[in-house]
Amino acid sequence: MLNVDCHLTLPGQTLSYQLKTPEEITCLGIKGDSGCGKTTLLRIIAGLEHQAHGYVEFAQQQWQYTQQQKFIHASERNIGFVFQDARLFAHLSVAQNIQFKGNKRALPGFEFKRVIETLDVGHLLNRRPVNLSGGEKQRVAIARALTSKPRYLLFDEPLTGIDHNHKVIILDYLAQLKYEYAIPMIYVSHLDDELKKISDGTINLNHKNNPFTMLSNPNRAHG
Ligand SMILES: Nc1ncnc2c1ncn2[C@@H]1O[C@H](COP(=O)(O)OP(=O)(O)OP(=O)(O)O)[C@@H](O)[C@H]1O
Repeated sequence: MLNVDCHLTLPGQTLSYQLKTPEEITCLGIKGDSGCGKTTLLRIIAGLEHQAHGYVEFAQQQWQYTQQQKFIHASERNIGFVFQDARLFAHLSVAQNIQFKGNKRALPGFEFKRVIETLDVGHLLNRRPVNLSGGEKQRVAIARALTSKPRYLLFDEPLTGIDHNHKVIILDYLAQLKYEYAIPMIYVSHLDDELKKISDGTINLNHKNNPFTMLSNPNRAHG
């Protein structure tokens, strides 16, 4: 599912990743201590870290191979990315943020109406991000990622700041997308109950030599 052998030199430190996980994983969970490099790994996979050197393959797509001067641009990777902080466009309304890519014909499971209802953002469509709470912003960010016709999804602690009731509904929906449409996903969280619900296996980035652990998942029977 994920095959990464690369490093990135940042001011004061070098982050190195050597990870290989089984192909049959549809949703890979990632956890690890704060600052261990989870967000940076997602950014490398998404093609947002141009200084990263090495090899990156995700869901059988070879996206980077520095030795062969191969680097697929972020915009060609068809990834829906939900960042830890929503990163909405401040000058656009919620509706414009969600429809930013102007997609008319959504993929099955990702229909605009369904996404809007499930994320419960219909009543927010005319507002600007400055007039949203943190949890509302995050729900809009998830809606935007899901309606962008993604072939792959990367989630970086996407439910941060979202209240319990919405969390349960959103996690159910994401799990359903995974089971019904087999969308390859990576889900970063420090919460085991979220990872159990959504992931087929989890990497602990702190454990360099034993990175992959299967978590029991009560919903696997649907898969
Ligand atoms: N642009 C940058 N310049 C310099 N250092 C950076 C940059 N981005 C990240 N880092 C450093 O790289 C390391 C990994 O950061 P990263 O954000 O990937 O960690 P994380 O595991 O996602 O943390 P958290 O769980 O707190 O979000 C940290 O030490 C961080 O300070």
